[in-house]
Amino acid sequence: MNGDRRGGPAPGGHTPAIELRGASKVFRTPSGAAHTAVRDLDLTVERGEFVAVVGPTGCGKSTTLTLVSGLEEPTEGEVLVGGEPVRGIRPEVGFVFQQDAVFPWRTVLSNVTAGPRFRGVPKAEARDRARDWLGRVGLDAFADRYPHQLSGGQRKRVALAQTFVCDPAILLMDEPFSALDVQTRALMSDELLELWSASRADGAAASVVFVTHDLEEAIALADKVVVMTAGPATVKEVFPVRLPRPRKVEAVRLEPEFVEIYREIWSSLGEEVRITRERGASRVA
Ligand SMILES: Nc1ncnc2c1ncn2[C@@H]1O[C@H](COP(=O)(O)OP(=O)(O)OP(=O)(O)O)[C@@H](O)[C@H]1O
Repeated sequence: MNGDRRGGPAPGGHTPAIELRGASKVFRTPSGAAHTAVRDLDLTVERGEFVAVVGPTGCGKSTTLTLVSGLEEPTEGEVLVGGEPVRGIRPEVGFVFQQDAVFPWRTVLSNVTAGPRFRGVPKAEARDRARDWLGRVGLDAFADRYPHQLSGGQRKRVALAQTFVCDPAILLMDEPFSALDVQTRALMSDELLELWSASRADGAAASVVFVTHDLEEAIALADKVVVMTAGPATVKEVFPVRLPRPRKVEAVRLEPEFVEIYREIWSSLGEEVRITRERGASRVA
């Protein structure tokens, strides 16, 4: 645990994009009891790194993201973004969730323009940037449509354009593709990797934390896969994924190295899934 260090660079001198040091989060339940969702969690995300987080259902993955986002404060420990303690929501952090955060009464273009406008970008420039990102996600022809006139995959592309147009240094993704069918999901994963690899205005890649239940998706996308324990969440093991980039998710799944790493991570994750299931069964019994 690193609870005695306060802010500042990590050992080795450089400043990671995100750091959680001994972070814990205790919620008060409606009955007044204390519920520990995250316990003594240490996690580092380097600049431009793509980190996938997997763990059994309800273990505390989303809570970990809310700590990084500034939506919640840790009960103990530290959460640092760019070496600074997180205090509230920051403009350089972007989110993509399972539910799309689109305004149903606005056109696609207007939805993508909204973020830069809220951040004070002049109207014409905001529209230019929005059009550029709509082009990059393949939706030029859909700029004047309303969200209900789009498919699930197209709405997800709008969500990606909405997020990337704000030039996020940090991207937090909570099961963003889980509501999509399998084929669309694979396509979106490929598109995400392409967009992410040069997502910043200066051509760099954003630092990503991607929460998923799907271990194959995690391995196909990430530079490292973090396995969480059964709740309360803490980091059980971190597995580097050294598959070469650029990757195409459907092709990379067939690589012998992929199968090997899948087996290795599943032997760690599967045990936590089993513990969670057994707890659930004993509660029902
Ligand atoms: N605001 C809150 N108040 C009380 N308990 C909460 C709150 N938010 C989350 N929890 C509890 O904390 C635990 C962790 O929840 P969290 O949503 O982080 O898990 P998760 O791993 O993302 O779950 P899933 O995989 O099912 O999406 C759960 O038991 C949940 O009920």
